[in-house]
Amino acid sequence: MLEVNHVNKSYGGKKALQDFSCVLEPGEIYGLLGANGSGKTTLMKLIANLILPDSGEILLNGTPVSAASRAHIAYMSTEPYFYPYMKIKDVGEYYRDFFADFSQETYREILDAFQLNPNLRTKSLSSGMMAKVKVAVTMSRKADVILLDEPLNGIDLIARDQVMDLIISRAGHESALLLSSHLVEEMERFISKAIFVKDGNMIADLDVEELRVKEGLSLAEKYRQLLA
Ligand SMILES: Nc1ncnc2c1ncn2[C@@H]1O[C@H](COP(=O)(O)OP(=O)(O)OP(=O)(O)O)[C@@H](O)[C@H]1O
Repeated sequence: MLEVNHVNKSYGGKKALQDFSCVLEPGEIYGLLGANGSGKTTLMKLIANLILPDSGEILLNGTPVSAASRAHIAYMSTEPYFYPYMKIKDVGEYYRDFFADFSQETYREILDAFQLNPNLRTKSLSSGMMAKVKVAVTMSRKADVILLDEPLNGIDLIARDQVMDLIISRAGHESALLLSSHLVEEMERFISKAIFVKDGNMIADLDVEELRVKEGLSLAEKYRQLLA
C-alpha cells in the first residue's frame, strides 16, 4: 500500500501540490484527473522519488520512499526517454539491467500483442508506436505501484482498448495502478477509483461504481461538476 500524507511541493514560488493526501491499494485502478497544470505529474514524480516533497511524507508499505523504492515503483513519464540509436529489443535489455522485476519474456509477449517489430530503432517510431513501447516496457515489470502518466497519448482510437486491457490485465491484483489521463470518458470503463486534482489540491477521491449507482453520474459528468 502506498500512502501520500499531507504533501506540499512548490517550484520556486509556485505551489504545485498543497497538503495532498491519498492512498493507493493493491488491485485498485486509480484515475488521476485534473486540468493542465493541476499537479498530476508532480504527484507521480514525488511517488517515484524523482523529486522530493517540501513537507509531508510518502510511505510504501509503511516505509518512506527513497531511491531504493524505485525497485518497487514503476513510473512511465510523458517524455520520450529512450536513446534514439536503441532498437526496441535493446530497450528491454536496458530495463532488465536496471530492474530485477523486469521480465524479458513478458516484454516480448507484449511487443508481439502490439505488433511491434523488436528490431526497429526507436528513432524510427511514430509517436503512437513509441507510446506502445513505453507501455510495454513499463508493464513488463512486476512493481507494487505502477504510475502511468498519460498512457493513451498518441495511441489511436482502435488501439486504446487493447492497450488499456493489457495494462489492466498485467497490473493484476498485486499492483496499485495510478493512471493520469485527459481522456475521461474513455477512462471510465477501466478505473475503479477517481482522484480529482484542482490547483494542487485533492478535491475528491471517489469510487466510480458508487458514483454511478448513488449519484447517477458518469465520470465525465462528475469531472465537469467538480472542475468546470
Ligand atoms: N520543473 C518545474 N519547474 C517549475 N514549475 C513547474 C515544474 N514542473 C511543474 N511545474 C508547475 O507545477 C504545476 C503542476 O504541474 P504538473 O506538471 O504537475 O501538472 P499536470 O497536472 O501534470 O499538467 P498536465 O495535465 O498539463 O500534464 C504547474 O503550474 C507547472 O507549471
